[in-house]
Amino acid sequence: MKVKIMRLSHCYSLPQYNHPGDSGMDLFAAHGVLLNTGDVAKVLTGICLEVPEGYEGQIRPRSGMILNTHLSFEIGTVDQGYRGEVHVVVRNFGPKPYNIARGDRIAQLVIAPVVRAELEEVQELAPSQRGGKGLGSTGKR
Ligand SMILES: O=c1ccn([C@H]2C[C@H](O)[C@@H](COP(=O)(O)OP(=O)(O)OP(=O)(O)O)O2)c(=O)[nH]1
Repeated sequence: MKVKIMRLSHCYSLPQYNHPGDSGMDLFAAHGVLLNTGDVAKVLTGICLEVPEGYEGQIRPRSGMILNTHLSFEIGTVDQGYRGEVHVVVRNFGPKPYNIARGDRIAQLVIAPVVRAELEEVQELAPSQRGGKGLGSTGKR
């Protein structure tokens, strides 16, 4: 499927799939940013997208970054109609400052189908085996 992409002048690289079969394309930081402990920042990617109707862009963390740093990369949605610059929200939970450099692969972009639901308000829902149980109700094993 074709997705139109526009490169802004400060873009480091267009998103890239690393391996055949990957669902996500790596997103590159378009600028450096120093995150002190507790800081949250919006890291720009230098790209704008035209996501086709019926789809969305999902911004997801790269698991390697989560394992190897104390950074938390927030999940985000690139709405079908959004034409602004794609960014990634990052928070430093670590005890030390962390430097993101221009060109670092900070997150991944997945293009995925979206179902637009039509909500039907009712007074009662059909019973189910799970019912309202959640939050670990099935135990560990
Ligand atoms: O991680 C993210 C999250 C959002 N966006 C862009 C695309 C998205 O379509 C737009 C708006 O995001 P969202 O709807 O999550 O923001 P909001 O806080 O609900 O703002 P709004 O009131 O503009 O919808 O910002 C990103 O580039 N990266």
